[in-house]
This record gives sequence, structure tokens and C-alpha cells, in this order.
Amino acid sequence: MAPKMRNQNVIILPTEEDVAMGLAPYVAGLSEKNILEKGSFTVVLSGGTLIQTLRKLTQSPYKETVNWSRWFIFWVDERVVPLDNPDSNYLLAWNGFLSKVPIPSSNIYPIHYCPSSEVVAKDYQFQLLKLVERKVLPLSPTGFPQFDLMLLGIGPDGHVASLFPNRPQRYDKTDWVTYINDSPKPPPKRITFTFPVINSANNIAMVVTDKEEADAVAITLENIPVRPPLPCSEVKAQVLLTWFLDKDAASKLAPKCNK
Ligand SMILES: O=C1O[C@H](COP(=O)(O)O)[C@@H](O)[C@H](O)[C@H]1O
Repeated sequence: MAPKMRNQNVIILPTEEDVAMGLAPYVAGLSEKNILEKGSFTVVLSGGTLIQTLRKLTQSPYKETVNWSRWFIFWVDERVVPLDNPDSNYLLAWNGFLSKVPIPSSNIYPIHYCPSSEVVAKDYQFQLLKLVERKVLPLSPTGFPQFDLMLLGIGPDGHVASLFPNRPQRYDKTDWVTYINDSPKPPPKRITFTFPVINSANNIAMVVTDKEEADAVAITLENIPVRPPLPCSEVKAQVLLTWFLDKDAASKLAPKCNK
């Protein structure tokens, strides 16, 4: 079993339903804490299976008790397609989560679609910059926007957001938001937060509930060296990175870890 990393917690639950049940109080707790401390809660969503696993938050008691009016929503990555396209991470989140809770629409920040991924990435970075100027988003000591919570998933190849193992975007240390036109996973055109932004977040939940990701989970949590390292193994949080795994996702971990 890998040595326990500072700032990292691994929670293994029997089923995806249990992960959904565990994720809701975790998110609700951070919401309450951040709103009490500073009056807002900035949340970054990804696409994929995560959205379905957030379903408990849209039900009682969370639907009524969370102060949704203080939430601000962003996307860690987005496919460069119109927002009503079935591939859109915004549409996925809208249908599965956002349409079911009363977050003010003015607090939801999807991409502004146009066919050029470069333009979309620059525009999204500009949207973030405006929010930094309005003090909705603080800057980290290294000059990157700092979110309260990122809710991330991973792919079987270890990608996180749209940062893929054999693509240069994962090494971008300068931009806040970058773009890719040849994503190995369709659709090919996407924008994505860079690692300096992801790793500036205070809290990150890595939510993994599929057998297909078990190898990537084991490589990351057991510190198994691979070249190049999997992007998901480079995620770090300023306060706490919490892995929420079901038994399938944890199935390749060494027995001590895979309880
Ligand atoms: O393409 C993407 O994939 C990842 C992982 O998705 P999952 O279906 O394996 O959970 C997702 O986190 C990312 O936002 C999305 O654009």
C-alpha cells in the first residue's frame, strides 16, 4: 500500500450508490463552511459519470438545506460544441444536476461557444479574469484562480479534465485555460483548465466508480511509476484531495488499501 500522502484522503465504498450517498454530505459540508466563512461557494464540475453521482444533492434533505443562492458554477473542461449538443458537459450537468437545484442562472458560467477552440479557451479565461477582478474568485499566491471545490473524474487512460497522457496541454504551466483539437477521446475539440489552476483549488474530489478506471486508480494511489506519469496522478489540492471510490474502481489496489 502506498504511503499516506499529506492532503489526501481515500474513501472506498461498496457501490456507486454508496459513493453518491457519501459525496452529498461532503459537498454540502464544504458549501456550508465556505458560505459561512466568505459568503460564497465556487464549484468546478467535470463531465462524465460524476454528474449522475451528484444526484443525492438534488434530493432531500440537501435540496432544501444547501444555500444554493451562494453557489458559483464552472467547468474544468468542456467540449467545443454548442451548449445544446449531446456532447456538451454543460448540457449533461444541466440535465442531471443544475436544472434540479435553485442556483441563480447568473452564477453559472458555461463556455461561450464558437467553432474555434482557441477562441473559446481565451474567452473562458477572460470570464475567470473578470471574476477575479470582481473578487468572486481569489488568486493563489502563484497567480492562478483559486476555487473552493473541484469535482473531477478520470478516464481509463488516466486523463483528468481534458489533460491526456500524450498531449502537451498537460505540461502547460502558464495559461489558466487551454485548448485541444485532437483529443484522443471524442469529441476532438475541447477546452480545459490547466494543472496550475486545478492544483490551486482548495478541495478536490476525485470520484471514480468504474472498473475501467481501476488500473489508473491503482497506478496513482500505489505510486506505481509509469512514463509519462498519468495526468490523474499529478492532481494535488491546497487543502485536501479526497478520492471517492467504489469497489470496482478500487479493485486493483493492494489488499490493505482495498478494504
Ligand atoms: O471526457 C471526459 O472524461 C472525463 C472522465 O469521464 P468518465 O465518464 O470516465 O467519468 C471527465 O471527467 C471529463 O470532464 C470529460 O470531458
